Amino acid sequence: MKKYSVVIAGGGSTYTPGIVMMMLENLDRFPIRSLTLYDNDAERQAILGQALAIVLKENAPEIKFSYTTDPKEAFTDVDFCMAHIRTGKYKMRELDEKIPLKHGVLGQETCGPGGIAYGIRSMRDMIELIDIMEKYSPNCWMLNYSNPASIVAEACRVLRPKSKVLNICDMPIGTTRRMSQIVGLQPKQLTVRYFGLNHFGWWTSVKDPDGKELLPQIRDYVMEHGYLTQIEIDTQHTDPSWQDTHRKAKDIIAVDPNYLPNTYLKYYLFPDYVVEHSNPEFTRANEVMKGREKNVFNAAKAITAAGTAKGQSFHIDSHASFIVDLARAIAYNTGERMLLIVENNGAIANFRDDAMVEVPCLVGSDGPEPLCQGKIPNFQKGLMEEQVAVEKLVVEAYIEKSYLKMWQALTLSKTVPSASVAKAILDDLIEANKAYWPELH
Ligand SMILES: NC(=O)c1ccc[n+]([C@@H]2O[C@H](COP(=O)([O-])OP(=O)(O)OC[C@H]3O[C@@H](n4cnc5c(N)ncnc54)[C@H](O)[C@@H]3O)[C@@H](O)[C@H]2O)c1
Ligand SMILES: O=P(O)(O)OC[C@H]1O[C@H](O[C@H]2[C@H](O)[C@@H](O)[C@@H](O)O[C@@H]2CO)[C@H](O)[C@@H](O)[C@@H]1O
Ligand SMILES: [Mn+2]
Repeated sequence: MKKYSVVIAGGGSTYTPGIVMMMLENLDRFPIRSLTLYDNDAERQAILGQALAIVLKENAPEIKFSYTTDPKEAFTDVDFCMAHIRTGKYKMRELDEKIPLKHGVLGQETCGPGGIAYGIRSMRDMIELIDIMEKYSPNCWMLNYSNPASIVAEACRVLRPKSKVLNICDMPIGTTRRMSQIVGLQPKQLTVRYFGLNHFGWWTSVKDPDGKELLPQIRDYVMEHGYLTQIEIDTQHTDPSWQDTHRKAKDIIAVDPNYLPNTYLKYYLFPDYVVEHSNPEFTRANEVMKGREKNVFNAAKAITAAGTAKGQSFHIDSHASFIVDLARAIAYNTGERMLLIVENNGAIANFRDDAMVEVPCLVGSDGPEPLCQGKIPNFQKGLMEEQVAVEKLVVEAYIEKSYLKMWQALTLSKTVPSASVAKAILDDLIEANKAYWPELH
């Protein structure tokens, strides 16, 4: 069996240890010969790199492991790049969340003004990363889950249409897992139909292995409990803000009980509720810095100090096994059915062809083959048309360095009440993002 060479871009990410542990668990399904971490923050990455070097030495000494900030070293002779970078790190996420709140508008990592601000930052670095990858390993595939995935995907479509980049989000995977618990099955036993944009979609069918439609049963549950389930799936989702998000799905589904909604619709359908329930002094970025980031980096420091990972290893992010599934689909032409963010081209029959949509695809060694989801109703279509225009305006604004298009994007966002509020937020975002955004004129 061929062994693969993998680089993780954003090596200092809080997700890196969980993903490395998950890959070690799956070496029989996806054998690895070389694993490299790549980041542009040497100090942050080294903390995880030193600990993971110990983990690798103790568990898979045959894998060549290293970490670096040198693009050539990281990307030479690589088959897969798993990308999860965060341009500006949590410091900028905090501003993305707090600046809109100052203006009475919700502050969120990927939705509304925060997502737009993050989009402009991510786009620049993601395109640079793709170019580096293609320079040193032209046959490499990038499996990207850096956010905001919808804007990054649109930027790839426009700026690097031929590049081997697959954009994927784990939210539908996490929610399908909750659905599987609701009906007492394993996630992989469910076959779903789904349409939408990233962080903006709906399940139209969830079937068991015999083809029985489970949507009505899941709907009844969600209308009462949201997606809150009894079994704790992952540590960060025990945080109060995530619990609230899963609970709030019961109000989202009430607006259209025909389909099962993505939890992110909360930000578009109930922005007033989100603002009322936000603390402008302590947002999700603060919760993550105090929680996941602290825990992961403390665990790394403890392993390095002890010189062994025995008895105190990192948690395996078993949920992240979709990354191995995706790499395997490409490597072994498995034809696995997975939700990916792809150019529409008729997959949603009555939606614009050039939109980057999230739909089920069959994935093989040539990449994704989107499955047709048919026509969608007016309510969803109207919401999606507005949001996709926002995402396209952001990419155009970045390319053209256009203040006007950024203002239009913010004005069009369903989360922003008026053009004057949009302008006030934009002016604050420009000031905060000076080091990352192109100068707009
Ligand atoms: N698609 C999904 O469903 C999904 C799920 C979880 C997380 N994410 C995304 O994964 C990313 C990482 O999240 P996190 O919370 O662990 O953030 P994090 O800040 O802990 O990690 C991001 C890392 O990227 C590094 N980085 C920034 N710019 C870089 C560049 N140009 N080149 C190389 N490295 C760079 C940072 O230094 C940092 O170490 C974010 O984009 C997040 O939104 C996506
Ligand atoms: O607020 P954060 O940083 O905890 O999470 C933001 C991300 O949330 C989603 O990913 C979830 C995923 O749905 C869940 O199953 C589990 O793996 O945790 C992830 C992170 O909490 C979302 O899909 C991402 O795009 C967000 O970045
Ligand atoms: Mn996501």
